[in-house]
Amino acid sequence: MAKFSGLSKEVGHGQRGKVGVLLLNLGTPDAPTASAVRRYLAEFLADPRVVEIPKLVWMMILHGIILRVRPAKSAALYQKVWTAAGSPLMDISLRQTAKLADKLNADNHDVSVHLAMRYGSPSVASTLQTMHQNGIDKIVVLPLYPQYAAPTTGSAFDAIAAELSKWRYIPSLHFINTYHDNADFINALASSITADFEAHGKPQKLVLSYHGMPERNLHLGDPYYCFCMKTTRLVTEKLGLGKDEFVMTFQSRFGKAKWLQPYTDATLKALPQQGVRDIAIVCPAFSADCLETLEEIVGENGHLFAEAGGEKFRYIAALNDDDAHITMMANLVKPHF
Ligand SMILES: C=CC1=C(C)c2cc3[nH]c(cc4nc(cc5[nH]c(cc1n2)c(C)c5CCC(=O)O)C(CCC(=O)O)=C4C)c(C)c3C=C
Ligand SMILES: [Fe+2]
Ligand SMILES: [Fe+2]
Repeated sequence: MAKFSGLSKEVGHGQRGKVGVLLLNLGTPDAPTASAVRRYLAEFLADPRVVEIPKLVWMMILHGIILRVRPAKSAALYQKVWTAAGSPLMDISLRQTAKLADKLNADNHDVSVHLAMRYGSPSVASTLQTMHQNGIDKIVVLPLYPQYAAPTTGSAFDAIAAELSKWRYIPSLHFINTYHDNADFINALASSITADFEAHGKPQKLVLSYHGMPERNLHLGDPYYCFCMKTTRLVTEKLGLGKDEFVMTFQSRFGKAKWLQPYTDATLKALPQQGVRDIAIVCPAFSADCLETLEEIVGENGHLFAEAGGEKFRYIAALNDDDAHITMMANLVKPHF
């Protein structure tokens, strides 16, 4: 494609180009079917940032076992959360994109906001190409992962770099790598928890469940665990919770290796035996509700807690397209225009 032929016309040498915000999230299958989930998982799980074991061994396991078994199982779970608007992650991400554009334009910023998904569509490459075709010469990238992790944020950067490595003219670029301790983020999270407590009463314990990661990644220097700890500390301090009023856990374990602990499912099974039968659970690593929150937490873990003797279980929704979340995004990107 004639990607660079119109550069001087679109951007103008010596002339200031347009600003574009690029929101990035993980991505989701196109449909809740085994074949669509297989396509999605094949791309996701082949990413060396996600599974860090020798490539040849992993490709044999991935194609020989996992992609034969998991797609049908995962598709059945996706069917439980799929709505008329499609996958919740996609639906919410599109609403976040539109609302952020409205917010920035209402604040008199002449910027466009674009959405890319790391796996599936809209791809990072196609979105960057569209931004280029629209004359955007300055890009502010906001990966919607509050806590930096190499498998998520690092991989988002790789995808951007892979596309830009094919371009002759590299636009001005700002990459926001983490916002786990950003004041707007902490306040938005604390407000959503307070609203739940006010509506339904303060639970015996607040469970803060983060997406897991192999423990090995922590020892190799990934800051994700420490960033989750900091989010937890800041939010619980803001809420004035004592040490025995909350617990931080990790969910969504994949494979047989040891992942970050304590595990969410084991914790929820154990809590009723410790006399804790009334909990609220929040997932601060997810900027949008998705399979991992709506099915794994509300469905599977809610069930485990009830089976173990739990009586009250409330899930506090992700920040999604809440005004406070959109304001947080605007405040994160604006200083880089
Ligand atoms: C295989 C290793 C995985 C690592 C490491 C990992 C890290 C990680 N993931 C998120 C956010 C999301 N993950 C989601 C789904 C999902 N995650 C994995 C595996 C790893 N994640 C798999 C195999 C899946 C697919 C679902 C399944 O088949 O079980 C999602 C939801 C996607 C959706 O369509 O709704 C999100 C979001 C974070 C923040 C993270 C950080 C370390
Ligand atoms: Fe994941
Ligand atoms: Fe899961």
